[in-house]
Amino acid sequence: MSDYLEGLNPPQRAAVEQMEGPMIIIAGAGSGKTRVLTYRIAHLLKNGVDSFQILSLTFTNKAAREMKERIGAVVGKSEAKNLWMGTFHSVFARILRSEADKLGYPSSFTIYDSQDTVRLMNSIIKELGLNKEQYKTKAILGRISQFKNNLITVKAYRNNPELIEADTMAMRPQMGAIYKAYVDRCFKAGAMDFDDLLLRTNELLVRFPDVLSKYQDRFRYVMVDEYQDTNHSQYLIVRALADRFQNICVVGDDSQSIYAFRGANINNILNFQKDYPDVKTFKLEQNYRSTSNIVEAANSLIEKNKTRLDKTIFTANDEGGKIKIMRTLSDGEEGRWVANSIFENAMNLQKTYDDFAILYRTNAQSRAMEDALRKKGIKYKIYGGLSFYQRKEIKDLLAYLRVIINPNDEEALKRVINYPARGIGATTIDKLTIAANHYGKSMFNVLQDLDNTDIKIQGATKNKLVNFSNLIEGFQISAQANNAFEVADEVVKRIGLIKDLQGDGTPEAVSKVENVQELLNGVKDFIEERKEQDLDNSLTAFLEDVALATSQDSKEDDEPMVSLMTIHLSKGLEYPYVYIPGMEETLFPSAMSINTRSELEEERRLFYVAITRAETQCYLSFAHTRYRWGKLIDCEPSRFLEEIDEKYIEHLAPQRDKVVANRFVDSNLFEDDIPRDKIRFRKPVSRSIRNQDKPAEKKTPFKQPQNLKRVTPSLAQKLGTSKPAQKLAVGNKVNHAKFGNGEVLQVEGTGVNIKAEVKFEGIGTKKILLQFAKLNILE
Ligand SMILES: Nc1ncnc2c1ncn2[C@@H]1O[C@H](COP(=O)(O)OP(=O)(O)OP(=O)(O)O)[C@@H](O)[C@H]1O
Ligand SMILES: [Mg+2]
Repeated sequence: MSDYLEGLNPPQRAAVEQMEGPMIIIAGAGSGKTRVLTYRIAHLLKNGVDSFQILSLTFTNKAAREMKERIGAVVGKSEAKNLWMGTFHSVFARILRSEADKLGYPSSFTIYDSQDTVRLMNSIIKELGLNKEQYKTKAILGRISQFKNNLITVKAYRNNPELIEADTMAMRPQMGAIYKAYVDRCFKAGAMDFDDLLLRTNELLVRFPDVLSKYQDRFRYVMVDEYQDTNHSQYLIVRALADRFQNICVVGDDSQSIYAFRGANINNILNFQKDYPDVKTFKLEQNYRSTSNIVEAANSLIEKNKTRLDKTIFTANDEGGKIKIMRTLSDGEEGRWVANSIFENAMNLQKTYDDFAILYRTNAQSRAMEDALRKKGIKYKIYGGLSFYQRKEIKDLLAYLRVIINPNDEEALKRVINYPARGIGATTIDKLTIAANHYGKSMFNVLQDLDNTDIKIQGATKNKLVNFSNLIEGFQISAQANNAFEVADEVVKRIGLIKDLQGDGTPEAVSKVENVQELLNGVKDFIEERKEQDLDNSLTAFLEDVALATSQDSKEDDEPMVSLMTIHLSKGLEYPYVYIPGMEETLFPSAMSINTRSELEEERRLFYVAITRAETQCYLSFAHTRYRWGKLIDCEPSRFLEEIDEKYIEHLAPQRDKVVANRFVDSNLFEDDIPRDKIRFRKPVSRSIRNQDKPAEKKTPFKQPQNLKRVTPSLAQKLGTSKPAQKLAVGNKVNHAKFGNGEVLQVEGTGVNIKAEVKFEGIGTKKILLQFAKLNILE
């Protein structure tokens, strides 16, 4: 028996040892699906499979890196390095790079991100003279994405009267023309959007049987994690690639399918058995991640979904704390409660901030959380928000690099042609665009050949354009001789970027300059790392890495930080402490998802995903009022709160004390003055109407407030001081039950927030929140 298999239970092990043929693992959250994939790859390698012959598709690049690391620990780093492992997009971008010429693309094609596609679509709508209200950019792009994910090309669209009619009915009769213009422009710019990476891969495999054959031969073993969220296009690629050897292993959980809105098709998992009649099915039923309270609570929730595969999930882990529900007056107060709770847990339980995650339904909710965390001095990182690479100064610099590699990249060119300002105005750019369309050339080609182009541009402007095209050509020559870092560094210097950003020396300006420096550091790290691994370290490779960085791939920082992200992004991850704020009707479930059962069930699955990220403790919260769309609105608690079996729930804000708050009291008052558990609310929580899904008799009321009294500032202040802090002074020798003896180095804060910094013998310095820690003064 090889010892690397010892960390598996019998069904996991059986799945790992099943090396050949089609297989599927459908199992609940935290049951070790991803772990099985990881061990299975290690097992294949141990049994002589060539590492180049394994293709493994994951949900994030980060997951791929982690898996590689673990596999590397078993079979050796250099073997693990050869695995084809990553997201669908990154793996297929890599394949497309080497086959691009077959599709008429340059191998240095650009990958357009969502900002690029929005800009391009805006200009297409303008150029076609369409009404912006009628043709909303995002909606049009969403529609095109649907087409592409279902492999509906422009030609197929034009031959499909039903689709045309649907768009005409939706007041978008020009959809076909827009789609064609969009595809043509991307192609001319040598650019692919995210959906193209899949669509073009499909095209490649269908149109070029020899290419298909080559990759079928290469990928003898194909594995897919989170299979429940694959779309049609991904499904077809996987099926085509695995067709020769049929060694395909997919894992997933139908209860965690949460990307239907982006074209994910749960039928891919449900129909797997039909596609591969001799499929072996494995079940994993033990959850290793969470306490039994969390597992049971999540089970009781997901049972409310009618469409789901029958699965059992249990855990041998401790019962743990119940799921805690907190109600607050406002979203601001909710943020402060979350921040305080994280702070207290971290202090009391000696946890670091990376043990905590805040998962929300919408990105907009992060603001209140961020404000509160910042005020408490808690470090945090946001996944998927405006990531480093999306900041303007970074995008501008990256746009230069993109133009150097692919001068046809129109969106990048438009970004930099007049940045830093060089007197090339919007009218000139419009003229260039029109000329490019007219001559069927790229804008850069027009620029290079102004003399032979019939556009009216003044002499002075013309000089500026010539200078600009010379500048870019100069960089291109430099890129042939120098490495990516040298080129990037030269660009920053030549265009005077630092000077332009430095401006008035405000903190924002300083941070922009630092960001540019950081990008240069990033390029340097990149080339060195690649050099070490003997991998492609060209500027093209660097740009691809950046374009495909998934939202969870933000740079790891050494300092522990609280993680903030949408629930959608949290799939597959786990954290000891999870906070899910905003448990309110129309927010979660979202207002857009309560009209049909299937939409509501997807929201419920999303909630299931959120709860099952928690290992030790899960907190839910809702506010009675919240700023949304710039307005203060009244909120009702989410129906989902009532769907979790009451057995597994504890309502915070217990009614021990006679202190009562009323929703009109300034919520700021509560921040430090009243311990949160002493506040009760005047407004009884309404729990009627809603929930068609739920049998009436099972309704469990939220506890009704009693003895309501209006709180006044003076009463609040009294309360704030009603819990006297320990009288500690610097230099005191103290004893702590867990850390032993130590000396007080510093005392800070007021009221319930008094903290002491204590140097414990043999342990080191710890910050202790006196409200909770028992410190006995020795002398
Ligand atoms: N046999 C086992 N022994 C010990 N720990 C295990 C075992 N199986 C899984 N785990 C641990 O349980 C946790 C959950 O495993 P994993 O992430 O693989 O589950 P999953 O099924 O992929 O979950 P999700 O559905 O959320 O993606 C991980 O921390 C993993 O290391
Ligand atoms: Mg997983």
